[in-house]
Amino acid sequence: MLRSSLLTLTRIGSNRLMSTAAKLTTVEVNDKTGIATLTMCRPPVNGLNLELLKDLSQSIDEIESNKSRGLILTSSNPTIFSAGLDILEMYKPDKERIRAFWTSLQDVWLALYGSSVPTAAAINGHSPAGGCLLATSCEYRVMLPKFTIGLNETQLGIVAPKWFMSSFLSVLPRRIAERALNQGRMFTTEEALQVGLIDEVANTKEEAIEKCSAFIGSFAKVNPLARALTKQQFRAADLQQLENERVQDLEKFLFFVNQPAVQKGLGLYLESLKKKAKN
Ligand SMILES: CCCCCCCCCCCC/C=C/CC(=O)SCCNC(=O)CCNC(=O)[C@H](O)C(C)(C)COP(=O)(O)OP(=O)(O)OC[C@H]1O[C@@H](n2cnc3c(N)ncnc32)[C@H](O)[C@@H]1OP(=O)(O)O
Repeated sequence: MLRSSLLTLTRIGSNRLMSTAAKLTTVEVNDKTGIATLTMCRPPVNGLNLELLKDLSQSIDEIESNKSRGLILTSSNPTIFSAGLDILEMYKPDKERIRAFWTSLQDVWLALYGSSVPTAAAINGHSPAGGCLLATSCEYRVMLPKFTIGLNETQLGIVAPKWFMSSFLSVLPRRIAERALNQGRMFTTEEALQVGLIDEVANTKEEAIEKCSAFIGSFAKVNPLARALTKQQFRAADLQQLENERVQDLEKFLFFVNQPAVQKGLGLYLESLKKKAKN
C-alpha cells in the first residue's frame, strides 16, 4: 500500500493530497467521488525521465491499492501534458541508466494500460509521442483546445515499438492509426476529436477533470470486478505480448537507439528544440 514513512497526507477542501517529498507526481483523492487525480509535475515539459517514470509507477500502484474509484491523469504545466520521453535519456546514454529507463517505461505502460480501475486523461496541453502513449493507455481522453497530440516518432527518425501501436490501435481505426504513425502526424485538438483520438473537448483543466470524472462515474452501477475483468480481457493480448517479450523489447530498443544514425538524429533534434526555445 502507501509508503507511509515518506508519505505526507494533506487535506485540500474535499481532496486528500498524497505526495512524497521531492516526488515528480502527486495523487489527490476526491473524498466525494473517490476518484484519484494523478498529476505529473516535472518542469519544464514533463519529459519522461527515469525518475518521473518511477514516480508514475509508484503513484499508479498507490491508486490501485487505495481503493480509488478511478484514475485521472493530468499535468501541473498549463500548456504541456507531457513532451514524451526525455530525449536526454536516449542521447549519449549511460549504459545502466538507459536499461532502467526503458524498463520503467514498460512498467508504467503495463500498469496504466492494464489498470483495474477506470482511467481517463485530462490532456491540458501538448501531448506528443510518450505523452500520447500515456493518454491512449487510458480509457477516455478530454483535451483542451489549441494543443496537439500524436505519435511523431518517425519525424524524429525513430520507430514506435509495437506496444505504443497497441495503445494507439485501441483508440483509432487501423487505417487512420497506420497512416498517422507512418507520417509521424501530430493532430490538433479539433482533428483529434474528429478522428476519435480524443473523446471530448473542454475549455479549462477543471472542466476536463469534471468530464473525466463523469466518464468514470458512468460505471457507478456496474459491478467493479466484472468491469475490470472485461477491460482486462480486451487488453490481455497486448499486455501479454509485452510481458512475453520484455527482454527482447529492451534489447531491440538498446540496439536501435545506439545506432550512430539514430544518435545523430536525436542530437540534431535536441539542438533544434533548444534553438527554438531561445527564440
Ligand atoms: C523492426 C522495428 C524495430 C523497432 C524497434 C523499436 C526500438 C525503439 C526505438 C525508440 C523509440 C523511442 C520512443 C520515443 C518516444 C518519445 O516520446 S520521443 C520524444 C518526442 N517528443 C517530442 O518530439 C516533443 C519535443 N518537444 C516539443 O515539441 C516542445 O518542447 C513542446 C511542444 C512539448 C513544448 O513547447 P514549448 O512550451 O515551446 O517548450 P520548448 O521551449 O520547446 O521546450 C522547453 C525546454 O524543454 C526541452 N524539451 C522539450 N521536449 C523535450 C524532450 N522530449 N526531451 C528533452 N527535452 C525536451 C527543450 O529543449 C527546452 O529546453 P531548454 O530550455 O532549451 O534547455
